[in-house]
Amino acid sequence: MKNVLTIAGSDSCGGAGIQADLKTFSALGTYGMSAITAVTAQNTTGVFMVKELDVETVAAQINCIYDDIEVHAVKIGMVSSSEIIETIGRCLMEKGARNIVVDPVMVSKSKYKLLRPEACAALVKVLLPLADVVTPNIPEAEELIKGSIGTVEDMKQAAREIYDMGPKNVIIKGGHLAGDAVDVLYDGRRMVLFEGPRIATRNTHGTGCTFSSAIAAYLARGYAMKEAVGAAKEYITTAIAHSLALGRGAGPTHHFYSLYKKAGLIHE
Ligand SMILES: Nc1ncnc2c1ncn2[C@@H]1O[C@H](COP(=O)(O)OP(=O)(O)O)[C@@H](O)[C@H]1O
Ligand SMILES: Cc1ncc(COP(=O)(O)O)c(N)n1
Repeated sequence: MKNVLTIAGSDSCGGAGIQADLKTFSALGTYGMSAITAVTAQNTTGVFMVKELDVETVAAQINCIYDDIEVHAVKIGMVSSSEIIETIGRCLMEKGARNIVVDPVMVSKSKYKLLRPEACAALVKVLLPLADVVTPNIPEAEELIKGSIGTVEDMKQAAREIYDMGPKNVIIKGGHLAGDAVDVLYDGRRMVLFEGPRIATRNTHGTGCTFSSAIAAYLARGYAMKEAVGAAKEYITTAIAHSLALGRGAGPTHHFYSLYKKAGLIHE
C-alpha cells in the first residue's frame, strides 16, 4: 500500500478540499492521510465561513505523520496565509518530502477568496520551488503570470513562465476555457497536451482538488509524471461524467463510479 498525504482545507459539504482528496486517494487504491489548514463552512452554493488553523496545529499534524509513517506523495491544496505556507514549506523540507503536488488554490468556483491576496507571493516563493508539479487553473495561472490566457497557445506560454518560478513540472488546466477540456503539461523541455471531452454539467465542485489528488496517488504508486497526469485525466473525466446533482448549486464529482462499475454495482 502507498500512503498519500493531503495538506488542505476542510470542505464541510464533502465535494472539494480534504474530503475530495481522501475519497480520491481511496478510490485509487492508496492510503490517505490529512493535515488540515483551515475549516470552511461551505455547500454547493458557496463558502460561508473560513477559520484558519494556527501554525502550530498545522505543523504538528504534518510532523507527526512524517515521524511515524512513510509518505509516498503529498498534495497541497488550500493554504490561505503566508504564515501557514511558510510553516508547510519548512516542515516538508525538514522531512525530505517527495512527490509534492501543489494545487495553488486561490478562489472557489463560487467566487470566494481562499488565498489571502498578500499570501500569493509566499506561495510563489516557498511552494513553487518545492513542487514536483504545480496545477493552476486558468484564473490561477493568470494571477501567477499577471497576464490573460484565452487559447491553448497562451496556456503553453503561461506554462513556460510558471516553470521559471521553480517547479519541476507545470500543468495548466483548461477547465475554464470553452471547447474540449485541454490540459497542458510542461517539464522544461516538452509540452504534452491531455485532451478530454467537455462534459456539459454544472456539477464541477472540487474538480481541481480531485485532479491534483489523483496525480499524487498515481505518483505514489510509482507512475512517471506524464503517465500519472494521463491516468489522473482519465479519472477526473469519469468522475465529472458521473458527477452528482446534489444541492442547489454545483454538485460534486463521483469518486467511486469506476470501482462500483467494476464490481458490477452499477447497471446502465
Ligand atoms: N466540464 C468539464 N468536462 C470535462 N473536463 C473538465 C470539465 N471541467 C473541468 N475539467 C477538467 O477537470 C480538471 C480540473 O480543471 P479545472 O476545473 O479547470 O480546475 P479547478 O477546479 O481548479 O478550477 C482538468 O483536467 C479539466 O480539464
Ligand atoms: C477547502 C476547499 N479547497 C478547495 C476548494 C476549491 O474547489 P472549487 O474550485 O471546485 O470550488 C474549495 N472550494 N474548498
